[in-house]
Amino acid sequence: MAMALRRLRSPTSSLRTPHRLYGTGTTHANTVRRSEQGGPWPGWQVVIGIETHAQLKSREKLFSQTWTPDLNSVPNSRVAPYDAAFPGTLPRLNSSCVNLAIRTAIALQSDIQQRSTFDRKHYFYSDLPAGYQITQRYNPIARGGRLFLPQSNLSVRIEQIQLEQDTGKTISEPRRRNLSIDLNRAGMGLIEIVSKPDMRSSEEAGEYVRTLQAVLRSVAASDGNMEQGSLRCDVNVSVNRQGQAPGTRCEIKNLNSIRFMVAAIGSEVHRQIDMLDSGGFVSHETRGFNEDTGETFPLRSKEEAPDYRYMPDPNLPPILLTADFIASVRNEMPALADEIRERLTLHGLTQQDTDVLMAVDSGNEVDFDGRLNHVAVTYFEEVSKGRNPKTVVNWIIHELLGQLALRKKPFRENPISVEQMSGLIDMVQSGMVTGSSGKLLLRQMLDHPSSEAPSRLAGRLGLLANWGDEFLERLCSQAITDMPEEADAVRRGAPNVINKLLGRVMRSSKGTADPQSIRRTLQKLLSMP
Ligand SMILES: Nc1ncnc2c1ncn2[C@@H]1O[C@H](COP(=O)(O)OP(=O)(O)OP(=O)(O)O)[C@@H](O)[C@H]1O
Ligand SMILES: [Mg+2]
Ligand SMILES: [Mg+2]
Repeated sequence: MAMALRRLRSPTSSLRTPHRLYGTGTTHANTVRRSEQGGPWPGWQVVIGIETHAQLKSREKLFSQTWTPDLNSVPNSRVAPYDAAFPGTLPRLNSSCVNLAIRTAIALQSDIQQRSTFDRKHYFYSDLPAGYQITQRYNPIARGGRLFLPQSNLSVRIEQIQLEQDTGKTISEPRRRNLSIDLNRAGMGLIEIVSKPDMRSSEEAGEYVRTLQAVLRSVAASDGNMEQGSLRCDVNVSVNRQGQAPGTRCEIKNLNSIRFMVAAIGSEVHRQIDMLDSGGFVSHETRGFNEDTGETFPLRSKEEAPDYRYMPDPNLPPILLTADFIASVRNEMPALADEIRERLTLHGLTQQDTDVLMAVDSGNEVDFDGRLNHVAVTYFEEVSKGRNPKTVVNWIIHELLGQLALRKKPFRENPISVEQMSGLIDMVQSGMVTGSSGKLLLRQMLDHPSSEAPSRLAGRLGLLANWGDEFLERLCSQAITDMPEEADAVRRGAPNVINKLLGRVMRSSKGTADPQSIRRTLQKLLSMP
């Protein structure tokens, strides 16, 4: 059902600041990590825990059969009566969202719960038409788990993974004192991944989000796009003097880039340390981050925290998962980032080449059918079939990616097919064209996309290396060896059969050798007059 864009008077000029219950956390250093060798705040320990909301890459919403919006959707064009909380409408769980949550849980080594339930979390805001959000605070779909951060050498523990609904969007126009509501996002499936407070620096927090992003993409659970809002983080920060108990946490809401998250943590740590140094105390509060000043600011204190009046959702039965079902999801999962990395290492690629290939176009969307987002990895693996992987990766990384970047094109718009790239590399390797002609051909193919074989293009552009007699002789002798009967026939006086041999040499030269020269060479080798 499409609804006209509703205009509501702004009930408040403050920033949208949803939810959150107060909870105390325990802190455990679980491994020796780099940041422990002394950090920017000597004498202080910084403790960070992150709540990540990831939009599930599902065609339909979590509880209605409406299609999820894309970036071009007209506001309020993807709204079912249920999403707008029309009386009498009921939720129906979308199994593909459950599937994607399970995939994420498997990738994070979480313990998938065979029974999980939905709660209503009440709060009142204009883009939440029902007055409550359906979530899984008490019996989440998965508990525990961990995410290993290679650079920090740290394994961050996961508290839980829960399914929940996204809210609509409020577009504020303070000058006109208007709030516009777009319900396209209302009811989309989210997973909230709650980490334990295991991080000790903004660098670790940054690596955590980057790594989580890669995991979500590699299991095709989410686009994980922070700029577009499909991945959003709330960061909890506390400080304590070394050796003392953890301090009071403040939660910084809705950070939508890793850069801002790192800045927000820095500013927040400074603020808390200043406060404690000057004899004050940190009060538990929810804060926002001002991107212009680079500072955090209070949104609401613990006392003002809403009472969410959690209650089990009476319209939704528990999710019951059999062990067989969980195993079947596991079996159909695409390769995890770690597995791809391992495979590429087996091809003999360096860590750096691997990183570059895996990062290509990572900002792009994952497919609904769960295909991997590692487009450049797939391309590399196709082209390197039967070829030297090192040569292929050099062509892809240094030439192809370099030239695409110059043209400001993402890899997805690469017009050179696997066959064309393979042909080009073969020509350079066999000496049919020189390395620099090969690069020229590549640029030509990028600027004038077509399905023309690179060998033809090279012929057309006069880029073929000078065909020495020796090389042509080699191809001709090979044809004679491969076609002994035809060769004999020519020798015994059937001159026209030479055309068959000629055809063979044309093919093996990929159409680039000159037919007259081939004929002459064949005649010489077959001792014809
Ligand atoms: N002392 C602490 N310092 C920093 N982070 C902490 C500390 N204690 C707990 N945390 C982190 O705070 C986060 C709490 O998230 P959780 O979703 O459980 O509760 P919440 O923020 O109260 O609820 P809501 O989901 O409604 O926001 C976790 O990521 C946890 O690791
Ligand atoms: Mg929170
Ligand atoms: Mg939370």
